Amino acid sequence: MGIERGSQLDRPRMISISGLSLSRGERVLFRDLSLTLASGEAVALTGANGAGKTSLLRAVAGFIRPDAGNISFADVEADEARAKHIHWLGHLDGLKGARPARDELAFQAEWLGAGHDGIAAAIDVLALEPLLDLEVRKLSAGQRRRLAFARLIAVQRPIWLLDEPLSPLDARWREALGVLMQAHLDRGGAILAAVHDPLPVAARALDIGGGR
Ligand SMILES: Nc1ncnc2c1ncn2[C@@H]1O[C@H](COP(=O)(O)OP(=O)(O)OP(=O)(O)O)[C@@H](O)[C@H]1O
Repeated sequence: MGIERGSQLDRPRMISISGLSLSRGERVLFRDLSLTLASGEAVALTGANGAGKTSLLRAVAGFIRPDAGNISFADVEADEARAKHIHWLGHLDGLKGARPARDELAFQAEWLGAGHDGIAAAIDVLALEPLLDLEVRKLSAGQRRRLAFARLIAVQRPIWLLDEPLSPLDARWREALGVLMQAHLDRGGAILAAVHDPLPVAARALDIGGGR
């Protein structure tokens, strides 16, 4: 398995977070968090349930506003980075259950700007062909995660924000996604992932304290 698409990813390839404080409701999740994510690098956010890993990813994606601190992206304003340079893959994958997988993949990937070749590459490397005529709601959790992941392959974006990306996958597909993640890093991409299990690529760990 591999992707031989060869094109260079666009900048920016780095996130800089400084002095970040984040609350949810009445609760302060963390204060004064700093992190730099460089091109070619993966960072694994670890910590207990409720520590704030997903919340940090959501703040980087621009879905929630921090109490204090700064999140910046190399060479480009945050709004543009979030619109054009980030792939977000969360617990809620945004896939519509009633649509055939083929239509849903085409809809999502084309909305992100994928062409036919990108979609075909994603179908190939994620072995989606046998699943494409099934409605999304009929896919198993692992099959559905592969379908959700397909847009990251169909459209190249430099920053991947992943929330427990491997949790429903079996050993074979964890390994396969490790290959795809490594290819992304080798092209100069970056990965920031919330995890309970180790990522299948070399990654720097950042423990988010707290949790309950
Ligand atoms: N919309 C919300 N309103 C209020 N509190 C929230 C909201 N979303 C999350 N929280 C709270 O923020 C805290 C951190 O949640 P978050 O999902 O970031 O944790 P996590 O580290 O990703 O946990 P897990 O390992 O269980 O996925 C939790 O206590 C959670 O209840």
